[in-house]
Order: sequence, then structure tokens, then C-alpha cells
Amino acid sequence: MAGSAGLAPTLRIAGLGRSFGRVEVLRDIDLEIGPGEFVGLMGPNGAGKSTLIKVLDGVYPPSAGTIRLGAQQVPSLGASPLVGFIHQDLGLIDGLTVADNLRLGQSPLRLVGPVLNRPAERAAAARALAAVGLDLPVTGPVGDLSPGEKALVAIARAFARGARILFVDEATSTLPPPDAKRVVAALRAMANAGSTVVMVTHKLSEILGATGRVVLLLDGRIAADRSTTGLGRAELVRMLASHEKGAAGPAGDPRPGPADPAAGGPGRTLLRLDGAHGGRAGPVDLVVRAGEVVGLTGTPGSGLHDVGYLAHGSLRPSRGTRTLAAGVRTALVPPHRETQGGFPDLDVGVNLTVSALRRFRGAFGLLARRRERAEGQRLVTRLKVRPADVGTEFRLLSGGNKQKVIFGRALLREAGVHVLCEPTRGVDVAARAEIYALVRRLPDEHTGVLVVTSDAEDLLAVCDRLATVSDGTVSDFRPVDDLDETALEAVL
Ligand SMILES: Nc1ncnc2c1ncn2[C@@H]1O[C@H](COP(=O)(O)OP(=O)(O)OP(=O)(O)O)[C@@H](O)[C@H]1O
Repeated sequence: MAGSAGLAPTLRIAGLGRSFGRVEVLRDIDLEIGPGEFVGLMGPNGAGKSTLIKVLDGVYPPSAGTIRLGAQQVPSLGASPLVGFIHQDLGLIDGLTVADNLRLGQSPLRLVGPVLNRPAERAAAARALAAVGLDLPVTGPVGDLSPGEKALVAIARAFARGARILFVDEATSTLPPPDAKRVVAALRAMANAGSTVVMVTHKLSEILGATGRVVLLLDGRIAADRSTTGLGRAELVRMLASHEKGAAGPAGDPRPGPADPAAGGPGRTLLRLDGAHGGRAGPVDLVVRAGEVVGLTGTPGSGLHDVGYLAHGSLRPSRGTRTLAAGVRTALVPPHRETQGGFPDLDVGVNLTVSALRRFRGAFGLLARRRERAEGQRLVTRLKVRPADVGTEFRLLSGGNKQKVIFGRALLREAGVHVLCEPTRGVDVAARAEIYALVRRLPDEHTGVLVVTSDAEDLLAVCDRLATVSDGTVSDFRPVDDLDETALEAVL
């Protein structure tokens, strides 16, 4: 892996700041990062991590400060061929081949005149892939690759174009654990070969397992910058928690287990799928009862999320049946917040309450606006949405804060069956603990929960029983107490 890389130049950032209107999102950022460093950039949702990356990329000019690459002061790093940026949207085109994606934006290799040198392009593509430990046909479409392979192709492309400093913004947050591990291992190999990697992540295991240095951003400032040598999980959680009340860590409170049958649940079946087919899923047999949290996991392409949509009702079974108990409503946290989540131009308050307006209707069907806003504000505070104001436009929120609002909206619906797809995607350590606590409190004699996620930590923290989805079908359920994270990853 990561063959003949030249050394990365040293990056020096001094006094960097960025404001939007009167809001100072980044302040006094000083960082010096040398060749071969693998830096993990952490911080709560809304701390300014993505804004920092965007300022460095040149998307936003800085309001203050300087950026130096080697000996040279530059307005941003985006124009330098020595620097690559990998955003969550990887910038690949599914319909093009791997080789064409790797050459995207560059002039084609030619034999003579207009005649393309396809063999040379393919050979260069194979070399680029080998540098990230990928061995797959370069003539196949990128659309056929797994999400992890796509991320590796994006990294290979940056590297092949000469990048020796790589910024990776939460590229692993949507990947199942085995894929995320492959990506992080490829980045580690690049750093070992003399490149510089700066990776934004909320995953403590990635910081501790792969990086050599952690930079903690809080409220737009650097709150800690230290080597990860000798740093343990507990201390890392403490670093975060010392600034974020409630960041008890992903373990959080112990899972209480299914509601006591003597107290009325679990037992009553709220939802059942019998031989249901829809999208890539089917045949699916599934029961969600009151008082329990049921978990489903699987790899991308397994039909996992389609099982969620079938359960929620947004996907109608083309065959088989879906039965909801009388009077039971469903609520959904969709897996892809950027495209399915919110109303970008409406404010956070409306985004929270829009699916639950009937709760706020009084006499003559009039909306009790004040009560609606107060309820929204309560959830904003509870879920630690930043900025903590129901009046903020949804589109201005950071990724993790959008996720919290979408989760809050599902809570407000007061449904009988909550279908939560990837409920903690992109949220910080404190919000994750809060979401776990809220999910654990949901099931009662009227309410059941279905968690559909590739995140093993979610399943272990909140579920009573779980099964895997593969080729669209659901395996036998196992009590979660029979499994640990390693066992779960092995089934994925
Ligand atoms: N164009 C903008 N106008 C106004 N405020 C903005 C704009 N872009 C970002 N912000 C604000 O800047 C803050 C930092 O956002 P940013 O996306 O950098 O956070 P983050 O640390 O990457 O969070 P996450 O972990 O949730 O992705 C947020 O409060 C966000 O609302």
C-alpha cells in the first residue's frame, strides 16, 4: 500500500478565523502539521470542523489569519495539487468506470492526436488503486462498488493526482464497521509513507486506533491538541465531557431490557410483516411488539433500509402483507438526512413539529403556536441542538445537528412504532448518549421500536434482540446479550 509518495510539506495555520454575519464560527486556530502525521479532528456537532475544512479548501475565505504550505503563504489549500479534500459526498460519478472516475477532470492520456491511450489509463488506474490496497476491475462502473470501496477510490484519486496532504471529512460516518476499518487502514498507510492525513470523525475507536494526534475543536476554538500515545478511551471521553455535559460516552446507562410482561408488555404485537417484499427487501417476516427495541443490521446493498421503509409504511409491500395494530401510528428517522431529512428553508421549530401538528391543535382546530414553539425549544435543549434556537433555518445547521432535529421530529410524533434508521449517524458523543437514553425510554405497553442500522454500537446499546438482513431477508433473531461488538462485526 501507499508506494512512492514524496513527503508532504508542513502545513502552518495561524490565527485563522471565520464569521458568518456576527456569528464567529472559528476563532484563533493555530495548527502546525508535519509530514507523516495522522491527525484526528474531533468536536461536538456544530463545533466548526466542517467549516474549518471548507475554509482551508477555499469554499469560504477566512475572516482572519494565515495559511502556509511549506514556505509559501497561500489564500487557501484548495488550489494546490499537493492537497486533497474528501468530503462525505465523494464526488464520484456512479455511471462512469473506476478508471474514468480516477481521471475525472484531468486531460486523457493520448497515444497520438485524438487517439486515447486506454491501456496506459487502465494501468495508471490499477496502480492508484493498489496504493490504497484495492484490487478490483478498473473497467467496471463505480456504481457497482460498496460504499467503502467508493471511499477508497476517492482517496486513491486524490493521491494519484499528487495530493500529499489529505483532509477527510467524516468519510467513515456512513460506512459499516468493516468498510470504515479498511478506509482508516488505507489512510494510516499513507501517513506511514510520509503523507499527512487530517480526518474528521466522531468515532473514538478511530481516533484511538489509527491516529497519532487528536485535535479537539470546541465552539470554534482548539480546546486540546495532543498525541494519542498513551491516550485511553476513558481519558478521551473525559476530554470531550469536560466541555460537554452529559457526554457520558457511548456506553451510557445500562440497557433496561424489555418491559416487564407483568406490567403489560412486551407482548402486544404492534406491527408485523409476513412475507413482505419491497425494494431490495423480501421476503421479510418481522414482528415488533410493545415494550421492546428490535434491531436490524446488515451491509449496504443488503436491503436493510428497505426493510425499515416496509415497516414504516413508506414502502408498500408488492407481495406479502404488513399489519399494524388498530390505532397505531409509525414514525421514521430516515437514513439519509441530507436528501430525506428536513425542510431546508424552514426553521428548526417547524422541522421538529411538522409531523405532530395535531398535538398542538386546540379548539376549532387552531394551532397553539406558543405551545408548539415551547415544545420544539424543549427538544432543542434536550438534544443539545446548536445553535439552541428554534428560529434557526434548518439548512444552516451542521450535519450532526440536522440529525438531532430529525430524530426529535420522530419523537414528537408519539407513534406506536418508531422506525429509526441510522439514528446516530454523524452525531457527537454527547448526543449519541442522549439519543440512546431517549430510545431506551420509548418502549412501553403502547410503543415499540425498530432500530435499523449498520452501527454495531447503536444495536448493542439499545436493542433487546437483533437480526441481520442479507439479500433482503431477515435472519433469526438473537437476544443482544448473546453478542458483543466483535461478534456483531463478524456477522456483518
Ligand atoms: N453558511 C453559514 N451561515 C451561518 N452559519 C453557519 C454556516 N455554515 C455553518 N454555520 C454554523 O457554523 C457552526 C459550525 O458548523 P460546522 O458544520 O462547521 O460544524 P461541525 O463541527 O462540522 O459539526 P458536525 O459534527 O455536526 O458536522 C454551526 O453552528 C453552523 O450552524
